[in-house]
Amino acid sequence: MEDSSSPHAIVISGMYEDDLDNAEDVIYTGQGGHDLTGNKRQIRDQKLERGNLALKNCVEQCVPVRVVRGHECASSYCGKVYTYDGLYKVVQYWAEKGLSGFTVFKYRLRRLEGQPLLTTNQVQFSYGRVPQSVAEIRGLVCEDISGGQEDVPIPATNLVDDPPVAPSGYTYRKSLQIAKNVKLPTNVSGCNCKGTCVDPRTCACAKLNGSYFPYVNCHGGRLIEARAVVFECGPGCGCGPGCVNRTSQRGIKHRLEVFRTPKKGWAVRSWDFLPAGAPVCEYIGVLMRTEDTDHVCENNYIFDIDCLQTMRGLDGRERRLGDVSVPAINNFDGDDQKSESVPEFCIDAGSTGNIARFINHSCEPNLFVQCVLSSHHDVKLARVMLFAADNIPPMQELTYDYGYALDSVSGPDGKIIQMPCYCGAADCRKRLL
Ligand SMILES: C[S@@+](CC[C@H](N)C(=O)[O-])C[C@H]1O[C@@H](n2cnc3c(N)ncnc32)[C@H](O)[C@@H]1O
Repeated sequence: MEDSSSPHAIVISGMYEDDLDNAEDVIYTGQGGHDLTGNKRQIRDQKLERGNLALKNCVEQCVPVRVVRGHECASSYCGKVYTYDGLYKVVQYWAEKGLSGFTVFKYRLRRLEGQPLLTTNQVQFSYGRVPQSVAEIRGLVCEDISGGQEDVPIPATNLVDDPPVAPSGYTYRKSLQIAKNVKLPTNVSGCNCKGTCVDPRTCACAKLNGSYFPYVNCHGGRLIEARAVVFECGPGCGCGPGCVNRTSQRGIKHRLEVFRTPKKGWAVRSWDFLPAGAPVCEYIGVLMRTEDTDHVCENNYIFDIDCLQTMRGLDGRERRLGDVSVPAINNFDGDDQKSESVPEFCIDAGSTGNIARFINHSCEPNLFVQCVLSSHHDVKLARVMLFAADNIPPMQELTYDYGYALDSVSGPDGKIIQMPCYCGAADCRKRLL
């Protein structure tokens, strides 16, 4: 047993030679007399005081204790990762001579019924699987699909096909290509701040966000909450590139990998832990008029720029739409009916695009789409950013909700196209289209 500061919480982490941990039933050794710095063995008798006395009182007063388990984890800074495993009743206690011949207090703990299933023996760590160098990458088919364009190389792996193939049929591009018949609005004048914007009451861009900055300046910037649209500082602003209100403009900063899946084609995961709100990437391709994409039914890489739709498709976010302050700006009126119509512009990543084109759909996604405006304020031409919706452990597939309306796409023969969804989520709606 490790020392516990609270009498009602104990930590089991295999440090005491006399412990016996059978998950639901535990024989737990009291504290004290343990060689913490040396060979971790019992070197003195324990006394019925402090935590030991508290646990005895738990038996007599029928007070359950919280049990936390420590799991060995080489990549954790302390060598352990801890899980909370629920409430246990302290059924019995006694004193006996332990394995090293010293008196130890023993407590029999039994997990209380009616709690969520105990999954402690299924704990596993993905950190160990993260390759530390190119040489360690299994199934490597391309060292960097961006060909050096991104700050961080993006390897592609394929452990599915035989022979393994690399992603092909497109050209990697890290910034939007604008179709000839699309004219971007002129740049807005922006804020007058210098260096980095700090005062949301005076920064003109922060004012558009309701007089606050949408990002916090931590780990390279994190979005505080999803909004209908985020106003960032842009080319017309007085602040510099380090301004927190330019967080989505810094390109890919995490170690991402494109990997082959058995049923969904290519997919994307991160070798780095992604904290909730971290920017992952922008959706890059050709910015074009939707009416020019008549080949839509064969093109799986088209992203319609529709800020309201991106809000609606995401778990629970539509409910927050009412709370989102949307300033009066060009072409944005929050009108439901208007957003039902086909958006005027889209991003086609079919023939040219960045890593976003490989990110799959999930009915329980860990990323969300955020429309961002920086150089102009026309929401129909907003930039499309993907942010982490949760704290995402390394090596977990990154996904967002495509938000497709079922039965909305028909093929050249007029027949509705249906596509199965293989996201594997518990509440999967089973169809992508
Ligand atoms: C934008 S692409 C994503 C990358 C794609 N997997 C690839 O190999 O290039 C969209 C296409 O991926 C596939 N896809 C994405 N999410 C899927 C899912 N949850 N279930 C089945 N297929 C999926 C579908 O073929 C879809 O049309």
